[in-house]
Amino acid sequence: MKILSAAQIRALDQATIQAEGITSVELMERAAAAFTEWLLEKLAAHPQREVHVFCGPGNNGGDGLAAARLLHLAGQAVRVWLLPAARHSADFTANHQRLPSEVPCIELDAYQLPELSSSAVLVDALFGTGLNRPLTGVAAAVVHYLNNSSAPVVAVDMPSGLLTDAPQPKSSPVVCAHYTISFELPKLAFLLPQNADYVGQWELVSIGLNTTVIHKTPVDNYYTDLKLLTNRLPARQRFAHKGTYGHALLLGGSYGKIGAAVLAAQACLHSGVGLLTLAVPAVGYTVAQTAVPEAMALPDVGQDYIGELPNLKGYSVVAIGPGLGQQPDTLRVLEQLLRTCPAPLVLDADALNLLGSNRHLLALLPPDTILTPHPKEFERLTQPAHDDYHRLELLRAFCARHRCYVVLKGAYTCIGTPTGTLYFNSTGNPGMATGGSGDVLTGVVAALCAQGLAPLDAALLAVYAHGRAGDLGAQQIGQMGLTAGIIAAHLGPALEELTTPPTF
Ligand SMILES: NC(=O)C1=CN([C@@H]2O[C@H](COP(=O)(O)OP(=O)(O)OC[C@H]3O[C@@H](n4cnc5c(N)ncnc54)[C@H](O)[C@@H]3O)[C@@H](O)[C@H]2O)[C@@H](O)CC1
Ligand SMILES: Nc1ncnc2c1ncn2[C@@H]1O[C@H](COP(=O)(O)OP(=O)(O)O)[C@@H](O)[C@H]1O
Ligand SMILES: [K+]
Repeated sequence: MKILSAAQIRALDQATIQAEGITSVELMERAAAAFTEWLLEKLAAHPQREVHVFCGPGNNGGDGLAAARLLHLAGQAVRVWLLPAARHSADFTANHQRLPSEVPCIELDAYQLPELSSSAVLVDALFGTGLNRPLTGVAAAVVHYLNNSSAPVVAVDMPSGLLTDAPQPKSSPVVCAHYTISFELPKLAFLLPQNADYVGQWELVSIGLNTTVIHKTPVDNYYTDLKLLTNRLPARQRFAHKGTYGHALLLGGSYGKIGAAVLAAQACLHSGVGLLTLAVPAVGYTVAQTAVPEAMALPDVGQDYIGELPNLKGYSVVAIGPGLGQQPDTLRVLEQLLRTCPAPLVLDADALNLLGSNRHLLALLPPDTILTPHPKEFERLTQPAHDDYHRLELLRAFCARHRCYVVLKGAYTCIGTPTGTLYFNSTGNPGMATGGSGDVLTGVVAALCAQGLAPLDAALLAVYAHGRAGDLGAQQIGQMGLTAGIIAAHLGPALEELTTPPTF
């Protein structure tokens, strides 16, 4: 799915109106109907709750007014509160006039805001994508009032006060919604941790915006859904043999952290690799042979950490990092690897930390290398970010400069590419915030590279499948019970869902 800017959304609304020969009020009616349907479904179990719709002066307020009418027609008790304003949008006015007289509609007074019971449901239709400056005055007072209420808040399209695709000044008032019901496409603001308290749980409802225009709109940001991943992962071939699916070399582990290498190895094997060699320090040799008998184990000369680069001939991908440690000898191995690696390269964990503390080595990164940092590791490679938007700028700049792919991990993991396009992942859950789940991801990326996938496809598919495996695991044992090993065990079904079926 494409992620459009506020200006692009406006243009898309207009283009839809033109292409379909409808009026903007008719498009607003679609938006209000989709929102109302969602809300009525939620209210089905609590029909006696009164809905209070807080409307601003623009089209977001117009959506609120139209939704209030539709809720009333559906038999729902509803009240409208209007933000005082000098001017209103034409579609606001049209829907204001259409509001049945039985629906109470009262202008808000900043000094006398209504007292609401906690059984009420509050709809925030103050401002949407048209917001262009921080809220002040009565609007700010209403935001504080909504945020201090004990009743649930449902935002129409955007929580009011939140910008669609840029940071707002710190301490500017923003509604903290429990739910945000947004139209058609996800907004960049929804995907960033700093906005979590404002957006709450977000859902998309379709209002039939023009697909041809969406298709033609050039964007920098995508939200990775199943559709975007179609036809990227070929099915296994009937006459395949283990040589068909590549040979991965995985370097990792140090005293006390052999488990990280083992988890990456298990994930790699669960992701379709043909052959896997696991290079570990001598202390990990027996562990590796026992825990992952499917992999060939290569003991290093170093007892507790890796100190020598193995012969790299014959491998289809090299991945290094999980549990690696940061010993000087290991740093030399990494430098030699960067200088000589003939195969695609995947860097994670301590391999990234070593790069971060030896930045001159970044110049040696082979083009198309895949790096998988979490935000702290990324910061060590670049600089601290002022906020999540700045971090995305740093990500774009880093990928362009080093011609590499960076998988910036978290909820909505963001994959940066050398061309500047960012891909935000849609799978995964907070149960995955547990030690070792990143190591599992490294194994999946390595396996897909070994099978010959281009770096972008390998990163996109691996991140999606890893999150999906986490979701499947959590379905079985809950988010609290999730472990990295369980994520690895669910990779098979997750990848199966992504596999292109043979053409008929
Ligand atoms: N035809 C359309 O364009 C559609 C628009 N829709 C709704 O319309 C919304 C966008 O509507 P608008 O563009 O009218 O904008 P908003 O309703 O978000 O804001 C209204 C106006 O308030 C003013 N404003 C901006 N920031 C302000 C601030 N801090 N304090 C006071 N006033 C401020 C601006 O002039 C803005 O145009 C969407 O979020 C969505 O809810 C939907 O009905 C779908 C169709
Ligand atoms: N709240 C979350 N929602 C979705 N995915 C998450 C969440 N928290 C963590 N993850 C995923 O789990 C993995 C954690 O990786 P990382 O921080 O490197 O852990 P570790 O170093 O313990 O292996 C990443 O792939 C990340 O995207
Ligand atoms: K809103």
